[in-house]
Amino acid sequence: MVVLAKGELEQIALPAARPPAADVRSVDLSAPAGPAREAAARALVAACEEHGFFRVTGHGVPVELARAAEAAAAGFFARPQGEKEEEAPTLGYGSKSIGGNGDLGWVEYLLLGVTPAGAVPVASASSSTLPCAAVAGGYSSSSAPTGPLRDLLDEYTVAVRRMACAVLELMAEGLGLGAGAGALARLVTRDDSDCMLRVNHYPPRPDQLGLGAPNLTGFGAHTDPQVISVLRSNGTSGLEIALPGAGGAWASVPPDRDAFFVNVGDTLQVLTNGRFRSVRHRVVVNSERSRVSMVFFGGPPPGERLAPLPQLLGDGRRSRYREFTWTEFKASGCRTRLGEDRLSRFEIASSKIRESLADEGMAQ
Ligand SMILES: C=C1C[C@]23C[C@@]1(O)CC[C@H]2[C@@]12CC[C@H](O)[C@@](C)(C(=O)O1)[C@H]2[C@@H]3C(=O)O
Ligand SMILES: O=C(O)CCC(=O)C(=O)O
Ligand SMILES: [Fe+2]
Repeated sequence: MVVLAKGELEQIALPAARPPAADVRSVDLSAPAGPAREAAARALVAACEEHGFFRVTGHGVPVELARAAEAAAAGFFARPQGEKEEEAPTLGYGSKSIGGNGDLGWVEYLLLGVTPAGAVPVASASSSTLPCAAVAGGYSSSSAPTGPLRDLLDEYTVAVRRMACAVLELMAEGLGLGAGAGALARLVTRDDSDCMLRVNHYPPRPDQLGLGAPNLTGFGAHTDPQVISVLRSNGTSGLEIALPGAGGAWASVPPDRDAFFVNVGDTLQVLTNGRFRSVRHRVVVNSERSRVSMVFFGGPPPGERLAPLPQLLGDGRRSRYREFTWTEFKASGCRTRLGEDRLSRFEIASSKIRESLADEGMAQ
């Protein structure tokens, strides 16, 4: 990967302190119907309420498939920089720059839209704004990458999307959604659902930094905008989650090559009227080993109207969020820096306050 300029290093340097290990709950997706499945559904709901994050075992995704896709991606990242950059339009290759608003990390990645035809790049050639370009441009299958890497990523995506649906079905059971139980999974399985696959490669901290150098941000603190994200890694540490409570102290996620990790996204926080927590997370670069992660983002169709599910409004029957479409949320999110709170402008309380400030001529 390209070396860091001094200003870039200053932006991504982190204090050397290592956080404690997170107590991550596990959910067994293969629990048989009956008391074991009910217990798994309860554990899932508790994890989404507490951390917005959990580990999935019994997931049904063949380990060999995940490892083969990961090895093919690692092979791609090992290629010369020029060759990788040539693949920006076909594989959504990007390095160091995350999104289009100046965020940097010690990371290179592939970012692909998921369509019924498989994983395809987004119409725009600009890799740093790929998911945001999808708002305007849609996905292009004409420049779809071909070859073994693309085939493995496609196969992997199909398996992980199936697993994401199984997670959402178990979640719906745990939430007692009854007749509406299929609604959550349907959001990410329609032909036009806005799902993505991201493969991240975090090389070890570069030698140029020398001994006693600061830690480096691989992927800065953020929440994922979608419904859920399903992540696996090659077993190298680095992922950290913010713990609930004031201050949001960081805790590191013990790596597990054979399990998957699920993040509650902003959209699921809205659908549950804030009962589930969209987890803030980040990646800190490991100083010795490369980390490779593959993340499936399950997002809704563009025109989907998003608001708390009526069954989850709670006793007051008051929604904490105004209704919006996924297109609207994504367009607004694409204008934000990575670490910003993208939901605040959709919260009813804060927009009411803004309205009254505006009425009084005090708005900024
Ligand atoms: C700074 C940004 C990068 C991001 C789009 C955004 O404007 C804000 C959300 C970011 C994020 C985080 C989760 C996923 O990695 C991602 C693909 C997504 O959907 O939202 C990224 C976006 C990106 O890398 O472009
Ligand atoms: O690479 C990881 O482990 C996490 C990456 C991430 O949070 C993201 O791609 O949104
Ligand atoms: Fe993320």
